[in-house]
Amino acid sequence: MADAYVALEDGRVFEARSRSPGRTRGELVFTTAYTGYEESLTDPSYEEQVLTFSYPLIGNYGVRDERFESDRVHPRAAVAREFTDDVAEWLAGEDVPAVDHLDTRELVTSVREEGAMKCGIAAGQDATPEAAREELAECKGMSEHTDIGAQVSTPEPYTVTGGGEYDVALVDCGAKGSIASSLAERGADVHVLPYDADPATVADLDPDVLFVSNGPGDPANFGETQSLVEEFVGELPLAGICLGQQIVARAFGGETEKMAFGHRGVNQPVRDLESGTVVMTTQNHGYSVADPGRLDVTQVNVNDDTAEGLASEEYDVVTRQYHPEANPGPHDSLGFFDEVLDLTGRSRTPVAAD
Ligand SMILES: NC(=O)CC[C@H](N)C(=O)O
Repeated sequence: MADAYVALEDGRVFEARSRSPGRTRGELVFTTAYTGYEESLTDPSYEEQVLTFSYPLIGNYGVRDERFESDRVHPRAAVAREFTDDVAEWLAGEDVPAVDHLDTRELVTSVREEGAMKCGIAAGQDATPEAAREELAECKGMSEHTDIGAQVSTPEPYTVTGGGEYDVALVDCGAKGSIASSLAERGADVHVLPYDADPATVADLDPDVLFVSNGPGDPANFGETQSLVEEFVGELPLAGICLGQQIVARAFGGETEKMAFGHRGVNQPVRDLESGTVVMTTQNHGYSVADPGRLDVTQVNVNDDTAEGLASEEYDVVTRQYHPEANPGPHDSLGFFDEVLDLTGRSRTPVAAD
């Protein structure tokens, strides 16, 4: 008998099995990634979303905290055809509801046809369809989470040391841990700053690069970060990943827009417009850059032509919409971090290949 319910914005209620009890709500999205559940579940970009895995069995190589991208689980809830006990116990310990034994193929098809939608979840002994519908009724759209930066950013600055060859100021809008470690591996000291850091703090650090991280929600709700970037246009080399690309584009007069259901997975093909090379990339975004402003589009998604890379030689900018840090996913685009440090114009100690 069902002891969990998922109520969708289109009126349907799916019956499911509770693997971690609780009531919650969020924007229902799906990832097609077949590995990387620990990295995805700890990626702050999923804050306020309910993450559905389209791959049917999630948890088959256990749960190890060395693979976590932050110190907690960020999606409001997790949905799969089947979770292993390891994953269910981890999510229960984190008080994050999880449900399985439902038709995730049907759920994912609905999101593909109707777009990302609000959902409400009730799981556990006393769960009812009504409770799931009540949660749904309280669910806000992503763009209504106007303070989402404060939910995920570091409250205090800290430094990840990497040898001091470079100083990178990383604005934490919900940064995955492996962005700082990818830069530190290449010799940079990474000064992680809150999303609303003062321009004076950045000026005092006198970094070689100002780098804007990934993060959750609508880039239009990161006005403080955008203003910070605007202060340093033409003054410092600028870089960004995912939400970071979107914020940097907006700072250069560009526009972002919500996508129907977004890109989430580890095999999104991206073409570099100069070389013609196609690489497989890890992605997790529901917004895209519709107009790059004064930046140039350098890479596009092969499936839908959306902007995957932006740059400016005049202003020393390089950004990616996907996740070159590759946790999870293919390592094809790790060279992005070399490109970022090359913006400083200084020669570097090369990083040995894996
Ligand atoms: N991974 C990210 O940084 C996501 C960016 C933004 N929140 C989006 O959904 O498009």
